[in-house]
Amino acid sequence: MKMILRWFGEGDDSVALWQIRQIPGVSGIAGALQDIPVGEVWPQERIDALKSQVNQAGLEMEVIESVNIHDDIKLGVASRDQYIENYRQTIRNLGKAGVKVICYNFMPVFDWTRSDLAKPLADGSTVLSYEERLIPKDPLKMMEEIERNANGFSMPGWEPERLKELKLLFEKYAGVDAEKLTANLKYFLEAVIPVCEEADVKMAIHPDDPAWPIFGLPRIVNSRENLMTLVKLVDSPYNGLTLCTGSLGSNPENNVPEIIREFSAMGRIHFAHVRNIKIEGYRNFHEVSHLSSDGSLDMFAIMKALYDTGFQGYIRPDHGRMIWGEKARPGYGLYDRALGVTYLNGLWEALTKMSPR
Ligand SMILES: O=C(O)[C@@H](O)[C@@H](O)[C@H](O)[C@H](O)CO
Ligand SMILES: [Fe+2]
Repeated sequence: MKMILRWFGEGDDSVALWQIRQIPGVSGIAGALQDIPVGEVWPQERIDALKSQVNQAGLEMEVIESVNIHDDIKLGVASRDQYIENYRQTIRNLGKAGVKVICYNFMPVFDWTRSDLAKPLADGSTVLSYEERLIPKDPLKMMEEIERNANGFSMPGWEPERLKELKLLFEKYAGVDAEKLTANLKYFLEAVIPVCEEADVKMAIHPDDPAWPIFGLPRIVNSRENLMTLVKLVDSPYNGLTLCTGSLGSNPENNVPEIIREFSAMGRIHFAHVRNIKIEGYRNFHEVSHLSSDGSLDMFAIMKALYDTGFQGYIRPDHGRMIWGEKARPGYGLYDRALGVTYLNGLWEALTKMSPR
């Protein structure tokens, strides 16, 4: 297991590399070039410059989160071929820089969705929350609220240039159901996985967050069943998962430790996002500290499922609370994620010493 932290890049993150370096047991970051428009090739020199900056801080950059997928690929329209070609080139370029895993998602239009980016908890911290009844009926309105509450940071997956055309995008998705979306994912994977095998870069799809369809858009990565369909679309170890406990766990019907055991034993989990959430009711949850007793997920059972199945991939804590007066991108402050790292590393050490391999 390698413990890492997500880092958005100089000027786009309130957290600095030297600070990440001081969290015990963190070997690297999940990096990104946030400014490159979705669909374009990531230039080799930009990737190399980022890598050397990270390496100079004493950290590794073996994971990228995310190389986002252009909606034309998800829609399955003719222009997808050029975007797929670009993606293949980005994979090659990342491979040359020693990147081992690319995290991505296949959610139409939106990445994650929340009704509140700063819900106050009893301890005075704030967290991201999702309450279905508070989600505006109009997606544009939700987008504006997310932008307004993001403390001036761009939120990952909510690229303004793409979301400008929201209405048009929704119209285009009218004819795309779950079946079509799955076929479009297969088409994409069939084109990129051979390149991944050559470049030794693993694809790791992130589940839908939350784990159900929103705004009538299809979603296909949110249960044990459709994860199984997905890994079989192209049966290669390079076609794998980012196992996000908070995303899958938002639906209490998903038994997260069991899902981990199954897919980790198959060698298909390359990256794990480990965080806790508190489920308050039907389609109503908020984020919490990583501690098991603060939320609805059993973090010991989750780490044990990874440990018992010989997990060799990367782990990062996921969103943290905003604590100690920190001002940062919602979910991505330093303090609570650092606490999360330390807690997860503590569980891992206990597992290692209880049953050495
Ligand atoms: O919720 C988050 O902040 C992340 O887990 C996602 O944005 C994740 O990076 C993407 O879905 C992966 O493409
Ligand atoms: Fe995640």
